[in-house]
Order: sequence, then C-alpha cells, then structure tokens
Amino acid sequence: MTEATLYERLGGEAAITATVGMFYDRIMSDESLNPFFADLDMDKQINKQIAFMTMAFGGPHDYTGEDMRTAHARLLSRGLAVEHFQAVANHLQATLETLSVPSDLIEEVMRIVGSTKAEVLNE
Ligand code: HEM
Repeated sequence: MTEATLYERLGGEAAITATVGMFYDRIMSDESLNPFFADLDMDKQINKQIAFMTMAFGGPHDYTGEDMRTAHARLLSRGLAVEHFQAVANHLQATLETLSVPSDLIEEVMRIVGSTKAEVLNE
C-alpha cells in the first residue's frame, strides 16, 4: 500500500484552493506585505500558488511558473527580507489553524514551505 500524499491528506484540490484563497486574503490585509503584490493580477497569483503547493505537497500538478529563486529575485531590490518570509509563513500557518487542519499536517506543510526560504530570499 502506498501512503497518501500530503496533498491528499490535506483534502485535495478543494482544500488547497480554500487554503490559498484565505492565505492571500491575510497577506493582502497585512500592510507590511501587500506593497509587494501591488501591481499583480491576484487571480493569476492565486492560481500559480495553488499549482505550486499542489506540486510541493505531492499532488497532480501542472505548475509551469518560475522557480522560487527567479520568481522572487526582483523583489530583493524592493526590500524583501527574512521578516517578510516569516510573516508570509505565519499567515499560512494561521490559515491552516483556522481551517482546523491537524497539527501534524501543519508541521509537514511548514517544513516544506520553510525549505524554500534560501531560494525565495536568494541567499
Ligand atoms: C513562503 C514561501 C513562498 C512561496 C512558496 C512562494 C511562491 C510563489 C510562487 C509559486 C510564485 C509564482 C511564480 C511565477 O510567477 O511563476 C510567487 C511569486 C511571487 N511571490 Fe512568492 N512565495 C513565497 C514567499 C514570498 C514572500 C515572502 C513574498 C513577499 C512578501 C512573496 C511575493 C511574491 C510576489 C510579489 C510574486 C510575483 C512576482 C512577479 O510576478 O514578478 N513571495 N511566489
């Protein structure tokens, strides 16, 4: 028997879609973060993030976006730093807690998202 992927254990497409929508609502209400997203088409951004997380959590992905280093490189000159990464991660964790996702699954998600830190910050 193969173990269910994290994507499946989180609840699949519907759960990821709901999570990412709430996650960006939180980000866009946070004045320390929303300037970074000011000129983006947020529907497109949300769909890219759904595809990325689907892939990162082992789901049937079709992510064709940029790698994390390239996608965030241009934000460094606009001040992107570790406190922003931490704030984004905290919003994802709070979203999952609000949705009553079990804490062991939240830990798995946060480990995977945390593993992108050096790339996002171009370290
Ligand atoms: C926490 C881990 C993060 C992940 C997994 C992540 C994921 C992504 C993904 C999948 C994209 C789409 C790439 C593409 O356009 O092809 C993206 C773009 C973007 N991310 Fe992140 N991100 C993270 C952290 C951050 C942080 C901390 C910020 C700033 C506060 C940020 C701001 C942006 C912006 C503004 C874009 C659009 C860039 C552009 O189109 O020019 N991200 N991110």
